[in-house]
Amino acid sequence: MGQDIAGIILAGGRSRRMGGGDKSLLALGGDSLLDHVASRFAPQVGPLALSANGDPARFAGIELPVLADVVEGFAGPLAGILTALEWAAADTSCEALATAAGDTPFLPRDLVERLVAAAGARPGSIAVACSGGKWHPTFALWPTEARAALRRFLVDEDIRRVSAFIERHGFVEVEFSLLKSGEHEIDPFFNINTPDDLAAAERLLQSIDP
Ligand SMILES: Nc1nc2c(ncn2[C@@H]2O[C@H](COP(=O)(O)OP(=O)(O)OP(=O)(O)O)[C@@H](O)[C@H]2O)c(=O)[nH]1
Repeated sequence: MGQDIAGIILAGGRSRRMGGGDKSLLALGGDSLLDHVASRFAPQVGPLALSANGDPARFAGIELPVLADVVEGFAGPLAGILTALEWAAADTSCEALATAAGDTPFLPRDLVERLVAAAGARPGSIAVACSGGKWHPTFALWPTEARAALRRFLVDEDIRRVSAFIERHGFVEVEFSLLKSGEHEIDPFFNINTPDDLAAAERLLQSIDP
């Protein structure tokens, strides 16, 4: 599925709320967070890479190409997205890139399929995932032709907000349902920012296979 769509897992942040380091390498249920994300996301795309700053050796156990941000200084997820769009255009034959954050272990298994369908109805636009009426701008489908405009936005204008670029470019929203777990509802875009979030994800993992 999605062989003509390139994919990137964003794992280049500083994880300050987690106390630093690489939160995507933290263990969840015996595997790394990144393993959880990759096992859901990899089957949905063709060429897949990991977006990460710093020494790629720490991801040596992960069999993915590691792309260092083309913009220095931890410019945020938009820097990873720009890097990945330039990689997709230069090194793959894909005309679109799907993005996923490496701290979101329960991401939808039909994420890319639904983003592609929505983008098809509005060619050239960015398809962005939502749940519960809230945007998840790091979960989106981006046309590679947006890369020049994104470079100008991030480098020349120095604007870092992902949602600001999506709004400027033009977008279509794709709403994803909350997952049921007994009496509870779980957001498939629940992401791990703090040690408490990680503990909550451990509990969710015991109770559901969302
Ligand atoms: N490539 C790249 N990815 C980033 C960067 N900053 C954040 N990300 C990724 O974007 C996603 C959302 O990041 P956040 O959780 O908001 O930021 P974070 O730096 O990881 O964590 P905090 O420092 O606690 O805010 C995560 O998957 C991060 O790894 C960056 O500068 N470059």
